[in-house]
Amino acid sequence: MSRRACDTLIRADRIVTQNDERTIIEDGGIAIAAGRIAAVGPWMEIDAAWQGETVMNLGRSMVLPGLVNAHTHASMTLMRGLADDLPLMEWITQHIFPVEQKLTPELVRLGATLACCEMARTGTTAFYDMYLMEQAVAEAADATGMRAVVGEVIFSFPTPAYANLDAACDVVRAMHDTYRNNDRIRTAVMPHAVYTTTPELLTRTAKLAEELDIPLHIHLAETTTETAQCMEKFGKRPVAYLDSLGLLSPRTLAAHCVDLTDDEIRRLAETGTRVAHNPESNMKLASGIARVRDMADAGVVLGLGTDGACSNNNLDMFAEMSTCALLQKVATMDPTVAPAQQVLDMATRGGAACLNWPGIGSIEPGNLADITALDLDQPGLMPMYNPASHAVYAASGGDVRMTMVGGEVVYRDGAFPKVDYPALLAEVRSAAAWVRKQFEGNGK
Ligand SMILES: CSC[C@H]1O[C@@H](n2cnc3c(O)ncnc32)[C@H](O)[C@@H]1O
Ligand SMILES: [Zn+2]
Repeated sequence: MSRRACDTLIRADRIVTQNDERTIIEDGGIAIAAGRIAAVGPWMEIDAAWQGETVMNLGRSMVLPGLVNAHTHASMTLMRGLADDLPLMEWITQHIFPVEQKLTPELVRLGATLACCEMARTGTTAFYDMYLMEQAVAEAADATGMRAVVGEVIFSFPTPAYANLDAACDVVRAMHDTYRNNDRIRTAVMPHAVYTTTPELLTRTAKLAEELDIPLHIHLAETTTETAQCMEKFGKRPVAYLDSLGLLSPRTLAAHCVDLTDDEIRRLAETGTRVAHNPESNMKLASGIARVRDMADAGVVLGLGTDGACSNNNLDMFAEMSTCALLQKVATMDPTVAPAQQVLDMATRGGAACLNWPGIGSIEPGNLADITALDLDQPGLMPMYNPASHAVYAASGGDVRMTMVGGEVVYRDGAFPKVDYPALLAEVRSAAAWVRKQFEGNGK
């Protein structure tokens, strides 16, 4: 029988497909053609049916769908480790915002490029990003080969990217135009939060998202302080306030969602609003613990995100999965809560739903070839009985040996084929001196 041609054949000891049946294949193979998964199955069958231009034998590796970081601010890598150990409102208003007002597109691009390397290095293939001068983030994601949903953050005050709301909407439209035919970069509308916007701004952004038929992303119910401010200013709690302005829908991804009542959880589920859970950021800023079990039980679509590297302080989704599972157990004093498979689902299939991006989050024929591989010969991954447990509790991003987006390798065995990594490091080192000076200027 003649074999069908494909671009790449991958062989690995274990393939965790994350398909509907959560099939795990031993000594498996994946055939990749034109950036998509053409076939997946036992290596004997794949090898018999497919002829790969390149054959990547990953040996004792566990292949997984690329992880999806459902909420981040990539460029904040440049501020990693500055302004630690503060509560959200003080951290953001007194330390972060003043420095962000002085950022340039070059710095935003540099921080995002570093973030893309960190994400590729730690098994993430797609991320949902909100920042200022986001065009530069889009360019970084495009150049490094990553998949991203990007959006210019919209505040009710001017930023280096726009002077007012009309101009902010123009920035969103222009980015949407630039990337409308891009396979890996999509755009979304991103009002920052209820405490940095106005009702008019939120209504306008919801209309813009509908008009352009793109998603909307916002920080929501992150702290009890946010709730108190929202009550005082608008007479409603954050979820009811967004609901009254028409912002709750399957188009919307809400980050954090920590301070929620039972009714609010029901409302998020009813409206199909997706939630990006950010446990490490919530812990570091002492924002609280999101009610993951209750949200999942109510049917809320859940993804997992790191938030920015300044409130985490890394972009490692393997670490985030572990934290998510452990935090839920201690919060509920129930070790059965947030089991490994559910948490792995959040970081893969759930993330795909949060990004509104069908075709990622599982390894199945027809899906995009977004794949990562853990090195099972690492001492911390020996022996292996349960792959989902390994991915969530035992692995760290440092165990990743290969990451691929749309069939293209973005990280393999210490190398970033699409990045001049030594040059990037040199640039980051010199930018760090400027960043440190800005923070010193803010009394930190
Ligand atoms: C300018 S883009 C996004 C905006 O959000 C800020 N940010 C980072 N982490 C958080 C968080 O946990 N809650 C609210 N806002 C956050 C970031 O510094 C940017 O200003
Ligand atoms: Zn955030």
